Amino acid sequence: MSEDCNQSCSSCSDDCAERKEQKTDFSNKPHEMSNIKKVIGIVSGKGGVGKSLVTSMLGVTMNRRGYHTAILDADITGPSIPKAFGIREKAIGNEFGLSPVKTKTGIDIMSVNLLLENDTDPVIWRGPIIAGTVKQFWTDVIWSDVDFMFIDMPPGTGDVPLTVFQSIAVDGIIVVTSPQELVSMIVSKAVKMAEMMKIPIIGLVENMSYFKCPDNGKEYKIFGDSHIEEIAEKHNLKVLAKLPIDPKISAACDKGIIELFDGNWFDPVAKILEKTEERKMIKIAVASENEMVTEHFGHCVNFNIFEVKEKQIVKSESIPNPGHKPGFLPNFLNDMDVNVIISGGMGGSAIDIFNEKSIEVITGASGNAKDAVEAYLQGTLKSTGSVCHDHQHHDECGE
Ligand SMILES: Nc1ncnc2c1ncn2[C@@H]1O[C@H](COP(=O)(O)OP(=O)(O)OP(=O)(O)O)[C@@H](O)[C@H]1O
Repeated sequence: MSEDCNQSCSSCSDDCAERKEQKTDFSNKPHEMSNIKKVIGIVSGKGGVGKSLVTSMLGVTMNRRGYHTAILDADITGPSIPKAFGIREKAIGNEFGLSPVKTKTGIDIMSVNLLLENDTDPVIWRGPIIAGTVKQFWTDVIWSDVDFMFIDMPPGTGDVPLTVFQSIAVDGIIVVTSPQELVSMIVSKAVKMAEMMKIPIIGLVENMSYFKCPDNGKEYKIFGDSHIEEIAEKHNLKVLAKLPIDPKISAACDKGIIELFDGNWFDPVAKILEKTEERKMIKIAVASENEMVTEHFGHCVNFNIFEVKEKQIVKSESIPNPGHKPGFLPNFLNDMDVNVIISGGMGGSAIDIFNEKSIEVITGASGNAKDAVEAYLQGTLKSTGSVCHDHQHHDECGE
């Protein structure tokens, strides 16, 4: 069970043993030559809020982190994924099935626009045909060795997305909203739909959240103040990301170069997705004095780094503390892709930086570093939340 367990299985994506609600047993199996580890559906309450953009950027983010990523464009009547990636070629098939088209950086894509002779032809199909096409994208396309598949769902929470959810085994959904929508109602509808389908909601992404003026660096709320945090809290959901309105982003979509977007808005989402990936390797750093957990994070002698797969330590190494300047160590450990940090004490500022980066912090640990990691993996090492503000280090344990 996750430490943050709120007993609401419908809004949690952990596949823990205590799960009360079982996922729906989907009858459609993917193509027998497909191998897909995680499927994430991206939904929105209505069209035009940036669902396709968020799907594309999530795909790019996970691909950049070394995962083999795929995008299934289920937005049949408004397919915008191939354009954002600058794909002009058509998908080809053989006697076994259809193959997705690869983007320049290796993301596998399937979209109705890759099958239509003329991609400006409108698709004026009725709901059952649309849902049937999406089902075929699942059953007839060969998705080889995919770590993360993102599905750009048909807009809304009506019949079409519901039918799609019934035909594809989705592991979790991300809801995209924008501040000017009737966010509260839309999130409620998405939560209801997810509950009906027994699919966990991973969290909310607010698109067009603000505009950052390039001249003075100030953030302007073009669509008024956001209420996303309160709404998320009401439904026990996480706000995963807030994406600004950025002309560079829309230009990248229009030019077909979304793979070149510059920004780290989706890194916290990526970390959450990585945590839910069953065979994911996690990295735990223990602030140490040789083999023992140190009292003082910033002044530790070395970090014992443990790589863990399926709750087993598969690799360990010790790296010397590179030194501490304000803000340096949390960024250093983040760059090493550390997911959890264990220490005796830590300064409040370091804890804040780790929290911002979605790195779990365990303080109050002591004894042998490896034993502390084993205890963490058994779920018996709990953080005391101990913040270091005493002694000669002042807030330096912060780093
Ligand atoms: N944060 C943003 N900054 C700049 N442009 C954006 C942003 N979000 C979306 N856009 C632009 O708005 C347009 C609509 O976005 P997108 O196609 O992703 O919406 P959608 O929700 O998928 O729409 P539909 O449901 O109708 O397919 C696109 O041209 C996109 O480039």
